[in-house]
Amino acid sequence: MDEQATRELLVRLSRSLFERGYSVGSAGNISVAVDDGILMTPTNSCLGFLEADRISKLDRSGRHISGDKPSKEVFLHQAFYETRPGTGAVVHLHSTYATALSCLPDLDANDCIAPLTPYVVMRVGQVRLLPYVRPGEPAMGEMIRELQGKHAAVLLANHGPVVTAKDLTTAVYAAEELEETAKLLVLLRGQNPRLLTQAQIDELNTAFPK
Ligand SMILES: O=C(O)[C@@H](O)C(=O)COP(=O)(O)O
Ligand SMILES: [Zn+2]
Repeated sequence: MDEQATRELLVRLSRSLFERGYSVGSAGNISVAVDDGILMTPTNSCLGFLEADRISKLDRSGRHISGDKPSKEVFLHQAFYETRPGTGAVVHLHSTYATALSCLPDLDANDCIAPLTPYVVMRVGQVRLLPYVRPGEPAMGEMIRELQGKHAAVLLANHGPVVTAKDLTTAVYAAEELEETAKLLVLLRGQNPRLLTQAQIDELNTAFPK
């Protein structure tokens, strides 16, 4: 896909997320890799009203080269591209149920979106909870680097989810799946739901490698 088509896809998918309530106001940010760098939503922009020719462009080292000023979460996005080879897009949202979970005190930090269904295992995988840091802090990038590329998705405590994938459409679908699973987990809280077993998870990961 050429850069112009990628810009237009970013506008369309971002608008779709906004219109279905996955983001509100100017919350969230999305980036996508192109041949010579990374396209990123501008800081303080609304995902519902992006303009293709104003999208920020960074070079591979994270330097702003064109378009509006990029999201303050450059460090976070950059850390995923650098540590997970094959990452083609990064989606950060403040989607309601995932963010609600991110505020709870008793989450399993190693596996904070429990494996309720096959699809969340296939699309998202094991999600690590990262401690709260102020949005835009370089420390967030350092925490993601410390994961050494082992997780495609993380949940930022008291903030929201970040999901990566090989391309933009796949990353958006995965972010939606993470949110739907978070919703199920909130609905099922206190009811001791049956989770997929490790053997079932291993079988899925073999049959449907990410
Ligand atoms: O929560 C925040 O402030 C950021 O993580 C965010 O979601 C929006 O920031 P910008 O992308 O800089 O608008
Ligand atoms: Zn945010």
